Amino acid sequence: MAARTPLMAGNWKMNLDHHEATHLVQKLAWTLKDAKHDFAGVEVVVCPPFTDLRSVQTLVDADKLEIGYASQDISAHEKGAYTGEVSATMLSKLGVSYAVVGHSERREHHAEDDALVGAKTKAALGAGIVPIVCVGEGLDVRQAGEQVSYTLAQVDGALAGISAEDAAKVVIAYEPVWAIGTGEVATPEDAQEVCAAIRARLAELYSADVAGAVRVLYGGSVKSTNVASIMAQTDVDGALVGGASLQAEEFAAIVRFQSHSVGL
Ligand SMILES: O=C(CO)COP(=O)(O)O
Repeated sequence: MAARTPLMAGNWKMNLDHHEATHLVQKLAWTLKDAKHDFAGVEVVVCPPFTDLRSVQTLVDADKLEIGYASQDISAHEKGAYTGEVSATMLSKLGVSYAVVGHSERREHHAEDDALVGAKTKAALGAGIVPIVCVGEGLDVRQAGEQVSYTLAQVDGALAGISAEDAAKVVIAYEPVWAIGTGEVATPEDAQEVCAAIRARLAELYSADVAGAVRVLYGGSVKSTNVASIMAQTDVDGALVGGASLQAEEFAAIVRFQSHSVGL
């Protein structure tokens, strides 16, 4: 089975206007260009706010940058009277290749449940956009030792009714809520435990081939100083990075994780 391509995605959240976005993408491209051999085979994606996507697209197209871009959300609806929503077709027309779906901040502040996350996952796949489905437990669940069953229930919800062919395209990001923006990173063993359980669930729900194809990312306080030890885990195929993705040099250092020695 072909090795999974590592994916490093920077989730900017609600930061950076389109001028700042342009600046960051240019700086990131410039920084990465200098060190291309250091991240050969790593896929780099940024997830700007909706208002920045067109500017990022223009830059990427004009300079043929090897940086993909994702939306941070996607509508579950195709089109019509859904004020404020942005459809999968609109995003696909903009060259968006990934969409973050079911981020814990949307689950918490916008009451997104598993059914809605599943509908958004389907909408993305229907338009040829790869959903990055976010799952992960809060502190109370972790303290109760129920992180695996809790997270797997979210995986089941997001993938309900999705064919094996489509499931093989999905990216799943394990983001324990207690590690997001707190500086408290999961240990590599914690990340591996849940990422391995997610892969095992994919094998149960679908097949070993689907489980082997899906990339499972870790997210939560990833930095250049901790990325190598997390990436060294068998079932971690990349990172979904928040705060550290807002600094071009720091994000570029994360992308070049293979050049850091493990255990920093
Ligand atoms: O939520 C995250 C990425 O989606 C993680 O955020 P931080 O890297 O800032 O902890």
